[in-house]
This record gives sequence, structure tokens and C-alpha cells, in this order.
Amino acid sequence: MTATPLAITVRDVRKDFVLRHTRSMKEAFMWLIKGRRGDLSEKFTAIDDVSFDVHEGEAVALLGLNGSGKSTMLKMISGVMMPDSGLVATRGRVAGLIEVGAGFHPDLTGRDNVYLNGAILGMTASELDEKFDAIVEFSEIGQFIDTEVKFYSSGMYLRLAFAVAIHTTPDVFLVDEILAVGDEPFQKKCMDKIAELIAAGHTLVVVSHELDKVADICDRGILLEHGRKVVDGSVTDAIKRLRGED
Ligand SMILES: Nc1ncnc2c1ncn2[C@@H]1O[C@H](COP(=O)(O)OP(=O)(O)OP(=O)(O)O)[C@@H](O)[C@H]1O
Repeated sequence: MTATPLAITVRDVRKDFVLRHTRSMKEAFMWLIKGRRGDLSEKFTAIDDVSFDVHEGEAVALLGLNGSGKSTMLKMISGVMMPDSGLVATRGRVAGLIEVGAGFHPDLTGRDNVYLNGAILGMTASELDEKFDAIVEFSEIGQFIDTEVKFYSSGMYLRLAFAVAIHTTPDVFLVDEILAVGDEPFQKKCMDKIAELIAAGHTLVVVSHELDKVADICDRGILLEHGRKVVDGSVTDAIKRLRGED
């Protein structure tokens, strides 16, 4: 079988965060008189030398316990965060649902945010005019479309954000846990839409703790432990390892 072209490349990626500690006056003073030697802050490696490729049409689950680095990895793939070293590259239009409400301006109405968010995701004004009604219909926001989004519930944010993102027909679709804030019928509708996208040859990377749901839509699983890739194989193997069943 010939592989489809690459959609995502992650090569030797590392991401450190600075852990800030509260220091006593005495510690800070000693640090100053010792000529500021050493570092008052401590570094923490959230992603440690991770590499993988994702080909067009693959549906990949990024799995791991809390704090293992899944969201950090997804943010780097989406481009909202840069790695400290290594390379992350994507091909085509990328749309992500990573944080509820991210990319929305709270003082604008749902309607204005559809245009703002759609433009950020690379849609043209005429494409947005054409798809606006379908976006609102999918979101089921109804009469609240002209309400400022600061008055939306987290589920309403998700509905509108998902509706805009999916209507950009992204080549690479990134979804973090946030589907969980939607009610069950809406979650089902999103899952069906995601399945349609994959069937049409688009690429998906999803982060979720709902392992059975993830196993339904993804074939491949990448398991992270303390920022390191420990499994890259079938989603069932990755889930078994995560559950300590292998
Ligand atoms: N902006 C940041 N500044 C400092 N530390 C961060 C930052 N973002 C993430 N971290 C840390 O990096 C580690 C990995 O976080 P990340 O959110 O990627 O984990 P996760 O696997 O998605 O976890 P969860 O399942 O709980 O959502 C955590 O220890 C977290 O505290």
C-alpha cells in the first residue's frame, strides 16, 4: 500500500516551561550577593524529544495521563505554541478546537465572531457569506447569534466554535478534550461530522480521556508519558498500555 502524503511532521521536539517558585527574601538576597549565579527558577520538560509523522487521512489519538503533554503537543501542531527545539510542520488548512472560547472576542456577537473566527481560520468573506446559515444551523445557537458571546455558556461557545471550524473543511483537524462540554446529542453530531471528515480523506488528531469514544474514531494511538512518546501503534495497544493491561 502506498502511503498518502504527509499531513503533520513532528521531529525531535522539545518544550520546556519555567516553574516559578516563591523565594524568600533571604534566598533572593543570597542569590544577588553571589553574583546572580544559578537560576532562581526551575525548568520543567513538558515534551521530551518526540518525533512522529501523520499521513493524510489518518485519525490519531494523542493519549496519556493528566499532565503528560498532550495539549502542549496539540498546541504546537496548531501553531499557537512554538517548540524550544525540533520541528513541527503541517500541510494544508489547519483548524483546531483547543480551548473553549479561544479565538472568540467576548464583546462581539456570535455573528461577528463567526466572521472573525472564520477569517482567522483562513476563510474568505464570500466563503463565509455562503456558509453562514449552515454554520448557525449546525450550532443550533438560534436567536442567540446576535448576543455578545461573553454571555454564552461554555457549551454554546463550543457549539459555535465547532460549527465554524468544521465548515472550514480543514485538511488537518485538531480536537482537544473540549467536546466534553457539549451535551450528548451535540457530541454525537460532532462525532458524526468528524467521521465524515475522515472518510473524505482529511486528517484528525484528537486528545481525549474518553478512551472508548476515541477508539471508535481513531485507528492509531500515540501514548505520552511524562512528555515522552512510549507507544505509537494501534489505538487499542496504546489504550491497553495506558490502562496498564499489557
Ligand atoms: N504555559 C505553561 N506554563 C507552565 N507549565 C505548563 C504550561 N502549559 C502546560 N504546562 C505544564 O506542562 C505539563 C503538560 O501539560 P499539558 O496540558 O500538555 O498536559 P495534558 O497531557 O494535556 O494534561 P491533561 O490530561 O490534564 O489535560 C503539565 O505539567 C503542565 O502543568
